[in-house]
Amino acid sequence: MKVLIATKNAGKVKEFEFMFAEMGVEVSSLLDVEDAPEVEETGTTFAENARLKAEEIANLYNLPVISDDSGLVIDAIGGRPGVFSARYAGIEKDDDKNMDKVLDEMRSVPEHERTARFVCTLAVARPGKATVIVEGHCEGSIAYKKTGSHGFGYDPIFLVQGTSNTMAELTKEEKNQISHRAKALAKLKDQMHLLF
Ligand SMILES: O=c1[nH]c(=O)c2ncn([C@@H]3O[C@H](COP(=O)(O)OP(=O)(O)OP(=O)(O)O)[C@@H](O)[C@H]3O)c2[nH]1
Ligand SMILES: [Mg+2]
Repeated sequence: MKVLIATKNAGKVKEFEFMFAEMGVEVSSLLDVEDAPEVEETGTTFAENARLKAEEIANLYNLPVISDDSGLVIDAIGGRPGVFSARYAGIEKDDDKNMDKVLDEMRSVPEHERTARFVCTLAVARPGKATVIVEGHCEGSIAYKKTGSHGFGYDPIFLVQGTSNTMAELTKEEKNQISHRAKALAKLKDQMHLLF
């Protein structure tokens, strides 16, 4: 069994490969598809963007697909970067620049006001059928500096709630137990039949 993930983010692909492997499912992504389109993320919510990405790709290739729209929501700065997480410091989607921008904006925010969460919305789209949407969250707070080298995106500045580690200090096994992506995928486990 194989499923197409409508994403061009290599960090997401690795995590889906790992998590789907436990279910005996293989993963391919838009990184494997020549001339795959860049779906415009014009929505104002994770769910809207997940739906846009999944439905465009499902209709284009006439296949069931899963998309992932995700990001970091920081309370002290009004929920930013939110749906702009990938392109927060510019369209080049540079993880280091994105983290530097957040650290700079959060420089004078005291520890107890640094709460944040990762959000992951997954959409399952099938040609001619209703799209299914699920969401998972992972709570934490924003560190004062980058630590750790695993994962991707904002992981080095995201302190996992109840621990003194950033997400980037966790092994892939550990991250994929507790992450927003793992929690969202768990909600789809009973609905895998939609994909095959
Ligand atoms: O530290 C992180 N750990 C994570 O587990 C994580 N998940 C999402 N993010 C951030 O949120 C953006 C998603 O934006 P996004 O959903 O539009 O994806 P994207 O544009 O990178 O790829 P695509 O799936 O749209 O092709 C990503 O680029 C990251 O910056 C994460 N950061
Ligand atoms: Mg995107």
